[in-house]
Amino acid sequence: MSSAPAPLSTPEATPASPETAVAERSAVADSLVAEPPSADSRYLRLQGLSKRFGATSVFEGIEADIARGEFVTLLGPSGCGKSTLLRAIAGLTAVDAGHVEVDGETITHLPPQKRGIGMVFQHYALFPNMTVFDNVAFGLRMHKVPSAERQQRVDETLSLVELETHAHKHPHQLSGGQRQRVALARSLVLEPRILLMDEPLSALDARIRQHLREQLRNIQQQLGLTTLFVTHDQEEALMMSDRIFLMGKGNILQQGDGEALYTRPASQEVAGFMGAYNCLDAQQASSLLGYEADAAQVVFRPEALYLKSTMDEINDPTTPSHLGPGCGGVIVQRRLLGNVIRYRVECQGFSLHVDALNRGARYLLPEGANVMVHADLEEARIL
Ligand SMILES: Nc1ncnc2c1ncn2[C@@H]1O[C@H](COP(=O)(O)OP(=O)(O)OP(=O)(O)O)[C@@H](O)[C@H]1O
Repeated sequence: MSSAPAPLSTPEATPASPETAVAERSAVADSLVAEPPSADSRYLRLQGLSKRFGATSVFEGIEADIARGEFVTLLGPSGCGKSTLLRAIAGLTAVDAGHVEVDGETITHLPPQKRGIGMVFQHYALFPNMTVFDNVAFGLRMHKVPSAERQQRVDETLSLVELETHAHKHPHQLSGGQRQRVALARSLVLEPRILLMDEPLSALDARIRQHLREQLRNIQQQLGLTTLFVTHDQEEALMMSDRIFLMGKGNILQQGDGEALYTRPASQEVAGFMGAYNCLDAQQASSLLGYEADAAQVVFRPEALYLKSTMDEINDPTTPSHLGPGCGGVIVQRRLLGNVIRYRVECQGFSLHVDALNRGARYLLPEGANVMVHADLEEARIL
């Protein structure tokens, strides 16, 4: 586990300079330390998990605790080992070292069906020749649950995923989102201790995906179900999770809630994945900060930069008051991202992405315009 790096200096009672303001903000944020661990805060424990395929290490020494009822997302680029980690927890892939513990019990040696873990995959492998009801009831049958109880549990679970009126249908008569909810119901009906979900929404179109995100999160909260969810979609992770584990190649780069990961990335690697951070070296950043930071990197979110045109008006009515001195540049690209306009500004020796709210045509700046770029000093992050 990595945490956000220490600030440049310890803030005193009366910070004055922009430098101390930036450092102080980091320090306050970093001082929000975790509560002492309880059994519930360590409901699912990953201890030193390592996995290799032949000579290739997929992950090494993964350490993490997940609280009872928590929704944690494993976020990271393709191939970083998210699915393999999930499969290792489920017992579908053997680990080379380390342990998985659930509620104080080591389960590493148990086969998948004895772990009390449910898993939902991107591609819902439903039985095509069975009705929705029978698909959901299948696991209960295997566990020899008596018919009356089976009926009741399937009815309740179908109602939870809002499919009670579709119980008699076959999978081919359902939409993708409905099929994924059957797959979810099939896991939930077995009352797992932990639910693992591997990109369950990736195959769905954007509108259904959005709706299902909310529905999934509601169900998880309603059941208080400890859930580990895999995605490579940053927005999905930010919207759904109590905490996010950002994975790089083979390890967890940073753990924290969405706010922490998004606004306080612990490294350039995290900043590179979260949002569209501008990563500058200390010398490049000095014109924005007004001083040369004693740090390898200073990162700025595009929405924490503000454009001032040659007409000497800040081009955003919500501009904060803590702006740095600014550096001059030329707008070389303007992209409409819906409610946001993303500008690319070429400065001397580096370029910056600047996001401005799309408030209307009169606030737009044209490509080719000479501008000053100012940073909100409170939002600069020194790494
Ligand atoms: N059965 C296997 N045999 C050999 N290598 C494997 C196997 N399964 C996965 N890998 C490799 O392990 C690495 C991690 O794969 P994994 O599927 O866990 O990544 P991921 O983060 O889930 O990626 P994606 O987001 O694309 O699904 C990849 O380099 C992959 O090629």
